Amino acid sequence: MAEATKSSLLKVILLGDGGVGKSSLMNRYVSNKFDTHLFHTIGVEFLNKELVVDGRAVTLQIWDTAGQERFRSLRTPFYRGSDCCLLTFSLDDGQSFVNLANWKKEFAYYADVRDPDRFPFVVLGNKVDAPERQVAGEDVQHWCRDNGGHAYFETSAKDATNVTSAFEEAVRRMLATSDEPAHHLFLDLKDG
Ligand SMILES: Nc1nc2c(ncn2[C@@H]2O[C@H](COP(=O)(O)OP(=O)(O)OP(=O)(O)O)[C@@H](O)[C@H]2O)c(=O)[nH]1
Repeated sequence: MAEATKSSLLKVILLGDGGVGKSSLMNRYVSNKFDTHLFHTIGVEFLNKELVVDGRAVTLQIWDTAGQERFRSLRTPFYRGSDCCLLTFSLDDGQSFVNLANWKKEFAYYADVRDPDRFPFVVLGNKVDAPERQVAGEDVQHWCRDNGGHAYFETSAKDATNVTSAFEEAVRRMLATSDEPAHHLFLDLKDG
């Protein structure tokens, strides 16, 4: 009889300006689909994805939030309990990169993260396929280094570049931060 396999439930949250591609990244990763006619997210939505990283079974709960300022009060109550935060900007929108610092602050405040430099943030520069690039990779690398050593991925939800790698790195960072965070749930995937 096979032994029971335990899967950690990890909560990851996508934050960043409206239109940078958060919903598209979640849909690409979970459903391998891309839609050019997405509506702005209102509040939050989440999807689960099961995966195995370095031999560990994980159920990733991905929370996609509304980036537009007018939805702030609808999204912030969902920050608590996150194991990782994906700070997302668009490489063809310089202001969305500048705004990452505010997103990090907003997350740390509402998620009640005591030491943001030890929390696993991963930075995603999305729309790497777009021709009108406004942000240099080097500038992002510097920002990541100066702000706690975050991992950085240049992604495209459109053509799938680096999307799986980015989510898998997020899982690795979550598992490395703590083997058993206080709020983790453990799910039985199979029992025989
Ligand atoms: N070229 C290109 N376009 C993308 C990419 N990702 C998303 N888009 C487009 O950018 C627009 C906004 O994408 P969304 O995924 O809705 O952005 P969002 O960050 O979820 O926006 P909010 O819900 O308002 O916070 C859509 O038209 C997408 O098709 C990408 O990687 N490359």
